[in-house]
Amino acid sequence: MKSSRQIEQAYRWARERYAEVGVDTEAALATLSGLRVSLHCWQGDDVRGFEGGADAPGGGLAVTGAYPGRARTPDELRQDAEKAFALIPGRHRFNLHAIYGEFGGRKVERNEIGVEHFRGWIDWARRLGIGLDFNPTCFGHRLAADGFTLSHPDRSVRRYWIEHCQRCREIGAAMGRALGTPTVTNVWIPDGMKDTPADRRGPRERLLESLDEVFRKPIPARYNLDAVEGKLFGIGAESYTVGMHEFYLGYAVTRRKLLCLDAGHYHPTESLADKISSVLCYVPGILLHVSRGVRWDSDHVVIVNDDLLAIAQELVRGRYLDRTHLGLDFFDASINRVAAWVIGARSLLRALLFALLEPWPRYQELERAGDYTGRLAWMEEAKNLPFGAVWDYHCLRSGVPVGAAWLEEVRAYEREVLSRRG
Ligand SMILES: C[C@H](O)[C@H](O)[C@@H](O)C(=O)CO
Ligand SMILES: [Mn+2]
Repeated sequence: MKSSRQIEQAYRWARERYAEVGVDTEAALATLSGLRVSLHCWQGDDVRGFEGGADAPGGGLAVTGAYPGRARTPDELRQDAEKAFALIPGRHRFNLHAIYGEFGGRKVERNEIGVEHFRGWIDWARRLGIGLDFNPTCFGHRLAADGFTLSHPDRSVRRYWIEHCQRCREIGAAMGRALGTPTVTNVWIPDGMKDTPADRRGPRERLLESLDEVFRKPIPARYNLDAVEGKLFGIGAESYTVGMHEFYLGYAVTRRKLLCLDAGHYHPTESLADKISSVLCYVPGILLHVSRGVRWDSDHVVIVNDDLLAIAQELVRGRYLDRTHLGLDFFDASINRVAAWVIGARSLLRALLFALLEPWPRYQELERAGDYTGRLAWMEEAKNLPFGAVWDYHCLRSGVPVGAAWLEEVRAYEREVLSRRG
């Protein structure tokens, strides 16, 4: 293992090397330190929540694996998240689903939840000095069992889910107000059909109407920001997804909402990165659900691969970081769940640092001059710059383990805490 002195020495050399190509490593680290990644609660317990009841999340979501030690209570989930936060450089956020309220063992209908069920989460976030994000849970419920919620043909079922989403916005606003940082409340619904529908129009028009009802009440942006998330398909909704990308793109553009782009929600050959500069011509901002689909929307843990680097590069080269809310979205129950958070968050931050450290203004100059040979040559040579030394230094300076040293901490936590869970 490298000593602090060696890490600092390597950084000083890397800083000079980057300066030679016009990159200010201190400026890149300052930008990185200001970024917040929203850690999704549902990685900690396989999307089960605390309502009691269902084992599988429903809504076409599938969690595979049986790794021991999942969080079973809000306190366990908070404890696990704190462990993860301690191993990730920077100050981040936590993203809750509505089913993670503290209901005191009582059956609370989703259209009756309120901020009182999230007081424990707000107090915890305040103690940690972090913000919270929020999501209605429109799946894993008797009134979602036939595959429709906000677009349901039955008005009373639609009303139930409208009320649920309205309450979620209020809860999001209360969180944002209490914590002094706006909550992003993201609406995703599973509505769709396994086989070819006879009527594609009806459900979409009903969804549009329901969403307008959900968002009818104005809420100040300093407390709550609304986001909408589309999807290509889900299990059981292979032939038709009511809230597909085009539907929500139009909705976000016309209603000035954040558009949530989930990296697992497109055809595998489509590039999410390429969508960023397109949609940001029209929508005020985006929420990114950083995920990793393997052959389908499999929600694998995020790693630094070409897709992730391309997303980070687009955010940096397009100067979009201030219009982007960063969130993770995956659920892997086949590995240690705390490690999954740490790997995903560190990978996203590493990709962003890589992008921040590229001499991209030079690429853009070469491109403007029509020198595509030079652009390609520089893009390739930049891959050899001493990025790792800067990342290690960032971890050291942020007070988190350098390199794989964090894994030892997770293993100790597994021995002392997770393995004792029944
Ligand atoms: C559990 C989340 O709401 C969910 O992952 C959603 O964001 C999604 O991506 C559904 O496929
Ligand atoms: Mn998502």
